[in-house]
Amino acid sequence: TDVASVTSWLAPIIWEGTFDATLIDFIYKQQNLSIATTVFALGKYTSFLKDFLESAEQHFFVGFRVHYYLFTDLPEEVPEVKMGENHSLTVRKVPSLNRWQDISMGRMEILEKLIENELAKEADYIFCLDVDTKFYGRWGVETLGHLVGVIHPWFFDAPRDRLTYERRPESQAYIPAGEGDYYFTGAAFGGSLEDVHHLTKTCREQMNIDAANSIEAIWHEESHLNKYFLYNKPSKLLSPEYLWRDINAGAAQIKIIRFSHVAKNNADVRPNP
Ligand SMILES: CC(=O)N[C@H]1[C@@H](OP(=O)(O)OP(=O)(O)OC[C@H]2O[C@@H](n3ccc(=O)[nH]c3=O)[C@H](O)[C@@H]2O)O[C@H](CO)[C@H](O)[C@@H]1O
Ligand SMILES: [Mn+2]
Repeated sequence: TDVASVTSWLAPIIWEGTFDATLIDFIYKQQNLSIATTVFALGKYTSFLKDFLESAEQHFFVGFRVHYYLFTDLPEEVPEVKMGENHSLTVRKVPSLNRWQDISMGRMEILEKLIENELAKEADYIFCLDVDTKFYGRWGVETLGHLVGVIHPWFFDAPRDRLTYERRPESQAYIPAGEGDYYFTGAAFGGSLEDVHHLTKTCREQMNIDAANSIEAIWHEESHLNKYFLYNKPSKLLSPEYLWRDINAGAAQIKIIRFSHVAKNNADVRPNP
């Protein structure tokens, strides 16, 4: 009774206690699904890879087919991490960029092209994750759906007027006051290839229009993602258990931390302020 487990448009919100892991594993096992998972590590963010990959191998779709696509400008710095059964990793070199905002936003176009050009016969679902993170608990088939958003850990219990949507009408990410349901994180989202292709393509196009108009949304691609989710409702929401703010921070509603941002000093790791 302390959290909602369904949205006003009847999409489930996944919390501990809303699913039976043994039962859904059994059901999904018979489908032989493959999950593409993307992660970007440019510049000093390669230092997050070891913990990210090692912890993912302990908790992320264990026993199911997972193919990680890792995009980096420094392939030589990718650590050797032993992959579990049916898990594999492909490293792709991408150009370095001078602004962290461009790295973060640029992910949308790279994902759009990856899905378009390569994944059709390769995967059934895709998840796109930040690298400055670590897994601490199960992330499994309970998260699969056509279009999946994760509620931002800073705003899950905030009133609507506190959600940090883009408020300037000049931006394509604009959401008027009084609108919006949830505030979603840009650090984790996923779904079917078709739905995530449409999401990444739309966000990329909207960001291009903004760039042509010399405006950058307040929270970059995350603002565009929130605009997208307002008009293309996610079919499933993941609670902040699936992206917490820091393993050391607590909240009464959070019974288990499955995946969390790690504490980082932005000035140490980003190429620009
Ligand atoms: C707590 C907070 O305020 N979070 C916001 C901040 O997230 P973050 O502080 O989590 O952004 P971030 O620095 O993790 O960047 C996003 C991702 O881009 C990649 N990357 C970024 C920089 C770099 O030099 N190399 C690299 O590989 C990497 O995969 C990283 O995980 O910014 C995002 C993008 O606007 C969102 O708005 C988040 O809500
Ligand atoms: Mn991050």
